This record gives sequence, structure tokens and C-alpha cells, in this order.
Amino acid sequence: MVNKWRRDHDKSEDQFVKVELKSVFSKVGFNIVMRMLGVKPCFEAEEMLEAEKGGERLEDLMKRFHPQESFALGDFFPFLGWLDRWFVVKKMIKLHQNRDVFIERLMEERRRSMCSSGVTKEGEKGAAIIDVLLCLQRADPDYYTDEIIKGIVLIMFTAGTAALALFMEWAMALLLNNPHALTKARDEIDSNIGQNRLITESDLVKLPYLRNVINETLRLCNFAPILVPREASEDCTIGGYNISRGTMLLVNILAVHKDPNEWSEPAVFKPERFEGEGSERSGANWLPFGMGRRKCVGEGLALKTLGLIVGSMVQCFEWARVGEELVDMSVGMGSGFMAKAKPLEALYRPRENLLEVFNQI
Ligand code: HEM
Repeated sequence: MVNKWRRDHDKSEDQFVKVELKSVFSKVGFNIVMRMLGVKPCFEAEEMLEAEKGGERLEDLMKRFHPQESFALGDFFPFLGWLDRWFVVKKMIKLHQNRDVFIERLMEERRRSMCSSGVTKEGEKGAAIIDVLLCLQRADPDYYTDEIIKGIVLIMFTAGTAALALFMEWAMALLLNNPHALTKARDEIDSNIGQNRLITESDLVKLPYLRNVINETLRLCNFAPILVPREASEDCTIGGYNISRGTMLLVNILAVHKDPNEWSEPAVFKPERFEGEGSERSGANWLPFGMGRRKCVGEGLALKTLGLIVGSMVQCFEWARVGEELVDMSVGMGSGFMAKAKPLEALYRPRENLLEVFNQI
């Protein structure tokens, strides 16, 4: 971001520059997961892939995992299902084959680099997740088959990257519309960390207000308003309704998160509502990651990543809306999730006191 600002601004040092944050955050989300899997950071990988791997660009790579068109007519109008065979199914098979090739290539590369670097043990320092899985495969090849490892890698790309990017964008949009919260989060970072170094993961415990900003973003903006469908395994009663065994149950978390019986002024962005003893969060009224056995396995990773990225954005830059009017918060569909209808644009410039820190990076 700092380099982009340096490239985009002209002479005057204090100039604000416009940035489109949706694509920045998509790359950041993808980059984080790539690093966890042991691939070079994407911003560098863009050139690497083009140069060494047959001309694949970062954007194409991301499309492999988040196709824009995944709408199947037959899911909604079963009598038109035969059309899907020609349009959607064909595309999906091609997409899966492409993903498969990509992940197999990745596994091969990691196998080779593990042999040359001598990474042999699970939990070895610097080992990527894929290295750990490959080590487990050596110890238990019948369970950790290539198919299992490919499945884990695939779910990290598909479930992880889009959700992270999407929430980073919502969080920044909410902060731009609520400058008092932006200032409060920045003051908290400045007083706990100072301005001589960048925020790190271990600082997050000292930043409760930032954590509340993330929690409130997750309450207001659901990327999947309905949880994965459940099926009643026996006859039961829920909320006074008799449910027979085998009934499909859908949990609308958007409705729970906006329930006026649970939250004061539910439509208002109020990170303070999560504060201390008087927190409005109770029982099952906050469910951005679902609940029960099929709860999101990436919750811990997501909360830390969102805290770190949003915290870095707040710490490093000054932000302003592009015009006088509030950022448009209308919802559209992106990568099959509920995303901002209009990609977020904002004005930004590095904070003067941190320029010295950026120069050392
Ligand atoms: C802000 C970020 C995220 C949100 C809000 C989120 C939310 C969710 C939700 C609501 C579910 C369905 C849970 C249910 O039906 O009870 C889910 C499932 C899942 N998520 Fe996430 N997620 C996020 C990030 C991630 C990340 C970073 C990963 C992994 C890298 C991940 C991996 C998964 C997986 C594997 C499942 C399926 C779990 C299962 O069916 O057993 N998620 N997530």
C-alpha cells in the first residue's frame, strides 16, 4: 500500500490518493492463505507465475478458486435442470480439473523443497501447512492420501480467502462511515504500541476496542446470512414449534444479529456494545462462524487475521471518504457470498510519524 501510494501520488508529500480496496483485500486474503500453504507471497508470485509457470497471472489464479458465475438454474427451477448440464456443470468440471492440477503441482513443489531443505518432522519451524500434511502422509499414508490433502488445501482456498477479503472491506467501509470509531481504534493502537513499529499478532490482546470493531462488523455484515442447512436427527421442539425427525432446518443469522430483543439499536454500528460486563453478546445471539459440530474451523485464524489487517490499515494510514456522502453499504453477491454491491473506494495517505518505519521495511 505504501509503495502504491508512492507510485500514485505526485509531488506533495501530504496528498491523499484514491484506492479501490476490494481488489487490494482480495489479494491480501489470497496471499495470507498462499503463505500458509508455503507458496511465495502473491504480489511477488504474480511475476513468478508468469515467468516460470506457463504464463498464469494472479487474477486468473484467483478466478480458479472464486468463479464469478456459479448460479445453477436447476437448483431453483428443477424442470430447467437439463440446461445446467451444458452450461454450469461443464464449467464446474473444467474448474475442478484446473484446481486439481494447481494443487497437485503445489504438492509436488513442496515435496521437492522438503527433500532439499530437510524438513522432515511435523511442527518443524518454518514448515507450511502443506509440509505438515505431507509429513503426516509419510507416517500414515493410508489416511493422509493425496485426495485428503488436496481437499484440505482446496477448502482453505475456497472457504478462507473470500470470507477474509469480504470482511476486511466491510470493516473499512464501516470505519469510514464512523470516523469517531476509526479515531478511537487508532488512539488505542498508538497508546499501546506507539508509532515506532508496526502492529503484530501478539499485540492484538492489548487492543480490545479493535476486537470490538471486528466483532461488530461480523454482527452487521454476514457473508452467509443462512448457515449450512441442518437436519433434525429426532423429533424436537424449537422456539415452540414441533419439528419432525428428518426436517431440514435453516438458521437465519442475519435475523438473529439484527433482533431488537437481543441488540439495542441493532442497525447502528456500535463496537462499544461488546465491551466488558455490560456486553450485549450473550448465549447464541452472535453466530458469525456458526455453531455446533459444523462450526467454522477457521474462526481463530479469521479473527487474528482480520484484527491484524484492519489494525495495520488503521495504524499506518489516514483515511477519508471519496466524497461528502457516506459509503454505500448496499449488498450484492460476490463469489457466491454477500459482498458490498459497489467495490469500496477510499482516500488514503501514510501517517507522517510512521514514514520512518516504512522506510525500514
Ligand atoms: C471472517 C471470516 C469467516 C467467516 C465469517 C466464516 C464463517 C463460516 C460459517 C458461518 C460457516 C458455516 C458454519 C455452520 O454452518 O455452523 C463456516 C464454515 C467453514 N469455514 Fe469459515 N468463515 C470465515 C473464515 C474461514 C477461514 C479463514 C477458513 C479456513 C482457512 C474457514 C474454513 C471453514 C470451513 C472448512 C468450514 C466448513 C466446516 C464444516 O462444515 O465442518 N473459514 N465458516
